Amino acid sequence: MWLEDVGLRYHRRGPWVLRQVTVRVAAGEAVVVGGRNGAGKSTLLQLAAGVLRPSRGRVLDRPAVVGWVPERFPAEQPFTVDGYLAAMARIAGLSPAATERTVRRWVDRLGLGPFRTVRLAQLSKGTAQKVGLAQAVLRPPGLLVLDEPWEGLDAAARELVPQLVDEVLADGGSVLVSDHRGETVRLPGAREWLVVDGAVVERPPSGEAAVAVVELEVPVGQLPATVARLRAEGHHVLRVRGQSAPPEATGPATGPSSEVAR
Ligand SMILES: Nc1ncnc2c1ncn2[C@@H]1O[C@H](COP(=O)(O)OP(=O)(O)OP(=O)(O)O)[C@@H](O)[C@H]1O
Repeated sequence: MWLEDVGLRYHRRGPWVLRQVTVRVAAGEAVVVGGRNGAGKSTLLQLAAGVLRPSRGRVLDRPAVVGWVPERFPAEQPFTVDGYLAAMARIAGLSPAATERTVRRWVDRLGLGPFRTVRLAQLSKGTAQKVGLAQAVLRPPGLLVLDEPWEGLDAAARELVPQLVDEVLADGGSVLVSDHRGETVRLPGAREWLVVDGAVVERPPSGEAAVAVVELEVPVGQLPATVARLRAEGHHVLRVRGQSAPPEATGPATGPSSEVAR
């Protein structure tokens, strides 16, 4: 899935929260999104999940099934836990039999058994968060977006979050997780994005400071699109041969290479 030149402001004349963000997350990849309070992490996640529409730019190739877990589960709804999850399963397109089976499985897995007939508004924050997690995975998501998923969860449920992430990745899905408490360590192998001043920068993986230079041959007509894609994937395009000026080259030129990946 791609965000291409995405900008967002909440109001017509309001400040740009995100500007010209181009990022890509591939199938089977997890990304942890960091940044200070108010930097725009939730905004980025909501754009990826399709909860917000970009003010500018496009979101491309979003998987058909998106699981979205907001930072705070909206518990002010007149449903019991069972009733809510069953309704969400039906909305997600599950048959009545699959709905019953799936809801039971997630209720058991998340330890929600004692709360099945309790109304959402009467749940503690942590238990409501578990309901929020369950509704996002009733159908295996191609993209799972978790906004601060560890907030308010008990120890057992905190351990479950990385398991859910691994299961989505193993099924070929992608996962985006925001984290301002440094729980990233629970998701080894995840990429890290940092939201700073309306932009998204990728933190290089630790221990991978060494870079390699790769030369590519590209039909001239495909050059702008190829350069854009390489950059979106986090590569540094150092130099383009065979045309007068590199399209917005971002790094220092090194030797005779054309397209260069980090
Ligand atoms: N619905 C909204 N209307 C107007 N401004 C908003 C809205 N939601 C967020 N903002 C503003 O957008 C900016 C980014 O907010 P966002 O919630 O995306 O940041 P965040 O990095 O997730 O913060 P936190 O770590 O505190 O959750 C902030 O200045 C915030 O006040």
